[in-house]
Amino acid sequence: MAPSSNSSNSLYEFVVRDGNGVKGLVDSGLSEVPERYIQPPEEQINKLESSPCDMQPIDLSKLNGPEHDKVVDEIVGAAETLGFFQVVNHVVPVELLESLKEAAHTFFNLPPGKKAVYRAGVSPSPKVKYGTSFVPEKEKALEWKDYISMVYICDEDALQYWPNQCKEAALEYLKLSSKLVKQLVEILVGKLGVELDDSKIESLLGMKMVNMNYYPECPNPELTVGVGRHSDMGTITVLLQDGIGGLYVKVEEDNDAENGEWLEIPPIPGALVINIGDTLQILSNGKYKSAEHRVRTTSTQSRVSVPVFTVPLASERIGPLPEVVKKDGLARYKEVVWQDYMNNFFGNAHAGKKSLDFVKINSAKLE
Ligand SMILES: O=C(O)CCC(=O)C(=O)O
Ligand SMILES: [Fe+2]
Repeated sequence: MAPSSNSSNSLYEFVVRDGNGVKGLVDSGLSEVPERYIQPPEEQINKLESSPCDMQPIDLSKLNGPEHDKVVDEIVGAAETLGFFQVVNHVVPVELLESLKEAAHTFFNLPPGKKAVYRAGVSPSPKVKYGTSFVPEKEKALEWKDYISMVYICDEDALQYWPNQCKEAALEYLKLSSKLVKQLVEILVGKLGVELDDSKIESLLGMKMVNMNYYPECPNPELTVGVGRHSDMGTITVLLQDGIGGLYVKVEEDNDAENGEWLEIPPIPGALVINIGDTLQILSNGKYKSAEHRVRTTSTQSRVSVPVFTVPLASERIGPLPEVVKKDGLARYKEVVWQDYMNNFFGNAHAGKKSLDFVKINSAKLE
């Protein structure tokens, strides 16, 4: 039953606690967004104030030919500037991308009770979690998004606990994306002039998680956000978006991180979106940019996206690589045990690139 009164408490209980999600709210019939979803004006997304990102997708098949160095430069250049780029001719078959989008719709179209069994605390596995918004208990305004997240332990675990509607596609995608991430990280770390042995790389890429995000159609997209401004905490995120659009990235300005322009990452059939996360910004001592991004909703159609997050092992100590600090003459971030960084990340609502403040040194001087 949808909340009968308009009280914020009953809405919260219906959407968050009982696991109906935003989808349940929309399905109960809704002509305008409830108060609890209205963002403060500075967080609302005005479509007219951004332009499409015109960066051409990077053709990864060319890494194996005479244009190898040029492609490496394109990857490094994008990581140093926007922190976002798209890739085509990658390892993930286009048919698998189509199956993933379908699987996401199939899962979120299940009756609420079938999804709610995966809520935190009742889910058959602590590695599988269905939820809504980001950290609802910390947010003044909730995000217009439901999600299921699946942390990879091993194939048997995935096939036993991940939802039937999406487990095969999600597992295959996670494995292929992991190859892509490793290849990109090796290129980016290599260009820092650092050689990391295989076990160090494996620890930096030690935890992998695939999410399916579902943004139901929204009666007032101009008042809400699908996902608020944030950066991802990991090394590199591989993201599949569908054809709806609405993913925006902020262009960092050297002296004014607060006021950069927003670019929309246009959907390109068959492409994957790649974005640099906080881990790589820290490791590179700020050379690679963890991209601030956010998602707008639309009034006409639901949107799905499927990110694969790759983050260091919880026990790993993460800080700027010593060779880079030596070259730069100073460390811009302090070293942190990755579990502490994650606790801070998931303990706060999305707030742009604030997550990096946790490790920043001399924050006044840096963006
Ligand atoms: O839906 C999208 O396009 C992006 C989602 C996102 O930024 C995230 O899940 O971290
Ligand atoms: Fe993100």
